Order: sequence, then C-alpha cells, then structure tokens
Amino acid sequence: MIFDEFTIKSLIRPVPGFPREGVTFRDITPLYQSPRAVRMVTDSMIQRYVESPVTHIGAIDARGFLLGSVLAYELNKPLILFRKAGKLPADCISASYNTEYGEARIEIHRDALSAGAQVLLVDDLIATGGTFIAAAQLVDQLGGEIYEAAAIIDLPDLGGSRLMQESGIATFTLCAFAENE
Ligand SMILES: O=P(O)(O)OC[C@H]1O[C@H](OP(=O)(O)OP(=O)(O)O)[C@H](O)[C@@H]1O
Ligand SMILES: Nc1ncnc2[nH]cnc12
Repeated sequence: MIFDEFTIKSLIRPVPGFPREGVTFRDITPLYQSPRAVRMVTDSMIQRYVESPVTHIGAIDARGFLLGSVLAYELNKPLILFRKAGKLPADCISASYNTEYGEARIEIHRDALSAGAQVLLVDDLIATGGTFIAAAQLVDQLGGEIYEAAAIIDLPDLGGSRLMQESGIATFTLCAFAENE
C-alpha cells in the first residue's frame, strides 16, 4: 500500500491544553481506528527495515508497544519492552529523563539484550527526544547498538530529533507537525 502522508496526518488529532496548558497533544487514537492507516504506517516501516541488520525491536511503554509489537511479529525479531519504572518484575537497569510534560524513568530487564545487538527503537512520537535518548542509554549499558529510532510523528519545533541526531542516534519518522499545525 502506498504511504499517503496527508491521510496519516489527518488522522492525528491535535488536542490543545492536554495534559497541561501550553502543550498540544498529538492523539493517535483516530489513526488506530483506521485499519487502512495502520496498514500504511506498518507497511512503510516494514519496507524500511526488512533488509536491515536489525536484531531486536525495542518498544517504548506505552504507545510504542502498538507499532513495536507488530514490527517484531512481521520482521520476526525479538521484542524488548522498555517500561515505565516499577512495572518489570525481574532484575532491571533504568534511566531517568524529562519529556515535554513531565519526568519519568524507564527500565529494561538486564537480560533483555546481549552485546552486539542491533536495536530498532520504536515509539509513536518524538517530542524532546528524552524518552528515546534514555532508552538508547540502556541499550548502550548492555553493550547493544541503536540501528535507528523510528516513530510515526516528529515534533521538530521541540528539537528532539535534532538532539538525537547530534547524540549519534539515527531517527526515522513518517510525518511531522509544526507547533502551529
Ligand atoms: O520525546 P519525548 O519528549 O521524550 O516525548 C515522547 C514520549 O512521550 C510520550 O509518551 P508518554 O510518556 O506520554 O507515555 P505513554 O506512551 O504511556 O502515553 C510518547 O509516547 C513518547 O514516548
Ligand atoms: N505533544 C505531544 N503529543 C503526544 N505525545 C507527546 N509526548 C510528548 N509530547 C507529546
């Protein structure tokens, strides 16, 4: 299926003032209510990574799980869950970070990856980049490498994708919204 950026963007709902004043939340629930749009997004990502050396899909809690689990299935790769602190039961490593509207901590199980892994990180959106950068630190601590960090949406005005690229993390996104869009 041919990727149609206009259709995808039209299914991402801007919600001004959520979760706090000054933030325009980019809501992906309308997109997920359209099987055709989900297929477009999924197919584009599969096409990009099907011949890549990626060994693991690293999906970020919670919205990153939606796309991450489908990519792991379709690409036939192990799925690594990056979860908000306190959710994973076994021995973990963790990293703190700030996002556009708060602070958080994510964790992965210490045995989730081994040295040499080529990880594709997956989330719905890049804002400040804090979440992906924290996830990349965890991968690095376990001796893995980030092949790329992929998301549906970039919010370039928040500087996250630029910061990630400056930090040596390659990024890939399917669409972008300016602050006033
Ligand atoms: O680039 P950043 O500034 O780090 O922001 C992006 C992150 O923020 C959102 O997650 P959120 O923490 O709201 O959690 P959720 O997926 O559980 O809703 C989004 O799904 C990304 O994970
Ligand atoms: N503006 C935004 N919309 C949706 N998720 C986000 N995560 C961080 N900033 C966000």
